[in-house]
Amino acid sequence: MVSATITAPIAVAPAIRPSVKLPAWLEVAKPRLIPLLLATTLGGMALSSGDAPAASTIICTLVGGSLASAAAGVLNCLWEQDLDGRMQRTSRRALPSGRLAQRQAFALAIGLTILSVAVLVVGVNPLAASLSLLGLCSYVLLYTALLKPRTSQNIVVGGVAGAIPPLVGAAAATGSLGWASWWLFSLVMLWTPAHFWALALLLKDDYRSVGIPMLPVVKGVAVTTRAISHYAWATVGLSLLGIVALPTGGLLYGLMVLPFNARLLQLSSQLRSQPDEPQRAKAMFRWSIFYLFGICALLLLARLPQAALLGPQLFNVPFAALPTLVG
Ligand code: HEM
Ligand SMILES: CC(C)=CCC/C(C)=C/CC/C(C)=C/COP(=O)(O)OP(=O)(O)O
Repeated sequence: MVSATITAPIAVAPAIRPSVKLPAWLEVAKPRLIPLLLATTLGGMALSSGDAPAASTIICTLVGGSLASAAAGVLNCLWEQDLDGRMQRTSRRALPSGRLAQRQAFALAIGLTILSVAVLVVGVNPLAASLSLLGLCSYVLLYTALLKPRTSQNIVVGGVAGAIPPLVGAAAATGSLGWASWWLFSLVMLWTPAHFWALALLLKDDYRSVGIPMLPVVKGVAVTTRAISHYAWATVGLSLLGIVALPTGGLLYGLMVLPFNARLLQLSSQLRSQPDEPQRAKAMFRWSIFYLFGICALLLLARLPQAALLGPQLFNVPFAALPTLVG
């Protein structure tokens, strides 16, 4: 996970988060990513009109999604164990450090994958299971194996992996993918570059040392912070569409998303004005996580009956009435 200190060009960057030692089999599953991936899954559910899914469906979706994300994390660690062993931030991970054998990790990944598909097929529906498998494959094959080592735009396209959980949530709730779920998919896609490139600014020497063409390595910090700012503005702009994507409570969401957006733009502007300041990059990275949690929390809050009391659904764009894209 993010190590206790990240080496920045001029000083050792303060800890993003104190590193807590996890058991090797758990560490390779990258568990710290799962809560936010599940939050976006619930966000996808919240965008579906009608009543909330049955508790059993919600539980199976979250358990199946966690197992799939864990399997994806283990496969990513297996694929990158040599690379991880050569990078300062990841060299102490379970596989490069020998605390976990390849065979054990591979068996764990296969078991988690099979279990995730079984839970989602039996407890939810085949569309949710297929999408979850697609997310796993796009993270491991599209991002990790194909794009990450080849292009500075790796996470712009590879971000599709992390944008799939909202589709899994929508599929679990309605058995189909309405336009609103594709809105949250697109929002996570646009959110990802600002999220990761802020971190990549802190890690650029590490990535340069192993030849990974992350944007700060290939194009420098000024281009990267400008790109982060552009993606932050695009994220803010698209986030406002949630007002009409929500079947109810859009007005409450629209009001409460404003401070989250203001802070995202403030931090991206500060980072752009001080591109070499590690604290600015760290603040942007950390806020990107709180921001996406916030968006998902607001989507769920907007679906509470009380939220509808704030006023009629704005513009009344019947997203739900639009033809579904899948399912
Ligand atoms: C291809 C897209 C993405 C890339 C390249 C990326 C990259 C990273 C990296 C390198 C870290 C530090 C991990 C570590 O050192 O342990 C990180 C942390 C994190 N990422 Fe992303 N990320 C992506 C998408 C996402 C998505 C879609 C989510 C959730 C919806 C997410 C949530 C998080 C969280 C919660 C952390 C903090 C984990 C911790 O505290 O260790 N990321 N990300
Ligand atoms: C539905 C489903 C299962 C979707 C999968 C979503 C998923 C696991 C996204 C992970 C995104 C992420 C944190 C990538 C970092 O990989 P990295 O290799 O750049 O990070 P590292 O350098 O820390 O290993």
